Amino acid sequence: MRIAVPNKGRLHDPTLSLLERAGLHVEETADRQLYADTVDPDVSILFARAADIPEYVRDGAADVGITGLDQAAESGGVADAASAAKEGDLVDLLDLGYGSCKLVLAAPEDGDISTVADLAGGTVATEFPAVTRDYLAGVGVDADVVTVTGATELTPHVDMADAIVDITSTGTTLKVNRLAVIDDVLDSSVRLFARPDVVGDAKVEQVLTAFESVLAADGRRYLMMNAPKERLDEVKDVIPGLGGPTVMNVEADENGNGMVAVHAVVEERDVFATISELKSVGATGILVTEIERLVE
Ligand SMILES: Nc1ncnc2c1ncn2[C@@H]1O[C@H](COP(=O)(O)OP(=O)(O)OP(=O)(O)O)[C@@H](O)[C@H]1O
Ligand SMILES: O=P(O)(O)OC[C@H]1O[C@H](OP(=O)(O)OP(=O)(O)O)[C@H](O)[C@@H]1O
Ligand SMILES: [Mg+2]
Repeated sequence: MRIAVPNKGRLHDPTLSLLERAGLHVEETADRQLYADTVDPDVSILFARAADIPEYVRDGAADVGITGLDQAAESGGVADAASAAKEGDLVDLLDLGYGSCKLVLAAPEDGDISTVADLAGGTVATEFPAVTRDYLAGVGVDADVVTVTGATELTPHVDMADAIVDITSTGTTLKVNRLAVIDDVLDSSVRLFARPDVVGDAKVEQVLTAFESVLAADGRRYLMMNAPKERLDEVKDVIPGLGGPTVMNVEADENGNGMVAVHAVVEERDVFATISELKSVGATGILVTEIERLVE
């Protein structure tokens, strides 16, 4: 199986970290190399531009791909994992949680365009012409779409366009270019995409599970402690564990009192409060560790 991965840009490093954490170590390669092997002999990597990845997956050059939803939507249809995919669709298998941004319609702050309806008969510049045409058709506004390949924010100020559809995340670029958001067009983040014909394949499922296990481990910690046996119920009440804690008998303490070792997965945000509560019910030797992966 081949996974298409961004070869450069902001999505490259987080994607390689995700593969690493998922246990799919990518073998060292020289910069810009097209292909790489992973520790799994059945999984290889194809490096491509984020914008080209959807096409590589549709065409079969790769089986699954990791890129922004904005790029997948621009290249054609996207179906979510639960709904039936049409011929040529990509299936959005998993939200990987990074690369969050929005495609928005924006126009000069003190210009004539303050609603999408004001754009009728006007021009919109964008790097996302297909998404923009779909959006305009959806809101029933007839406007021309001009495709640019960068510096989209400049076009309204040089009379190339009345408005733009572009990526925003912090909003800084729009502000610097004196553009105001008129409407949201698409919420995007990085996803794992597959062709419909490979969904359910054993290897694809294995990779999906590995990525899910990384996401499940994020924001959680593993707690280990010793506790007096007779206070176990109190300890259990304190731990908001995942399906209840694991309890093991350990040797009695120096006074002959029965002790148990208790292990549990807890939300990171609960760790601080949980530790004081655990101490107050007699827990000792409390350890908090990170979790690499968690298969639920
Ligand atoms: N400012 C941003 N914040 C969050 N995600 C973004 C932002 N800009 C782009 N993205 C996401 O990253 C994807 C890739 O962006 P892009 O193709 O512009 O590459 P890049 O990382 O900016 O590198 P380069 O432009 O140098 O090729 C976009 O399709 C989008 O999903
Ligand atoms: O809302 P903000 O946080 O300002 O982010 C939005 C900007 O980020 C992206 O540009 P990028 O930095 O990738 O530069 P690029 O145009 O060279 O791709 C995008 O094209 C916007 O211009
Ligand atoms: Mg960019």
